[in-house]
Amino acid sequence: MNLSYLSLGSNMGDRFEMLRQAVAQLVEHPAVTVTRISSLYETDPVGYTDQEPFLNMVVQLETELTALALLDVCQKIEQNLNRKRLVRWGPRTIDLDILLYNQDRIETDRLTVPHPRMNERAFVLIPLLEIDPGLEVAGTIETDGVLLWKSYNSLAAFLQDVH
Ligand SMILES: Nc1ncnc2c1ncn2[C@@H]1O[C@H](COP(=O)(O)OP(=O)(O)OP(=O)(O)O)[C@@H](O)[C@H]1O
Ligand SMILES: Nc1nc2c(c(=O)[nH]1)N=C(CO)CN2
Repeated sequence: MNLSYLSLGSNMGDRFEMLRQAVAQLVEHPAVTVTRISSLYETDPVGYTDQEPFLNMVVQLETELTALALLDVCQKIEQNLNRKRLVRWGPRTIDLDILLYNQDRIETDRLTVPHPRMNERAFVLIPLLEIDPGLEVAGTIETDGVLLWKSYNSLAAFLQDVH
């Protein structure tokens, strides 16, 4: 079994609903078990800053899938939730990135793991360390604005919440 962490973000439409549906689709996937979810964080946009604030979260999962097959699952969920890629680092209904996959280092055209920009992103590191405080991450956390938004005591409570 493989242990992986995904970063999820949304800054278009009903951001909460996008995250909830993305996590629900991971939960429903037969080869994926979602084992932990972070709080939801409302964050200032990083990179391309002239856009709406994001809601970000991180999930931990176990899977039989290879990292590339997991990327396929993430991209399918993005398509299901009507993701349109217009501007690099620009607005999106939903973004799912693979942060870590076991301790593996992967460098292919489609996939780089650990995610090459994760250590610069407080919107990734803060929820990641919330769900796994013992995780060793190198580098500095930049001071992009992060505001605690809402936390859940269980995955079921998150999936059942009526927004
Ligand atoms: N660890 C990874 N997780 C998700 N996608 C990745 C990863 N490494 C490489 N990619 C590739 O990155 C491509 C572009 O992804 P995307 O458009 O989501 O980038 P972005 O979210 O705008 O920027 P960033 O990569 O900085 O988060 C994807 O098509 C995918 O093949
Ligand atoms: N706050 C925040 N900023 C971003 C995000 C994101 O998820 N949250 N995703 C980006 C593209 O990967 C670019 N900038």
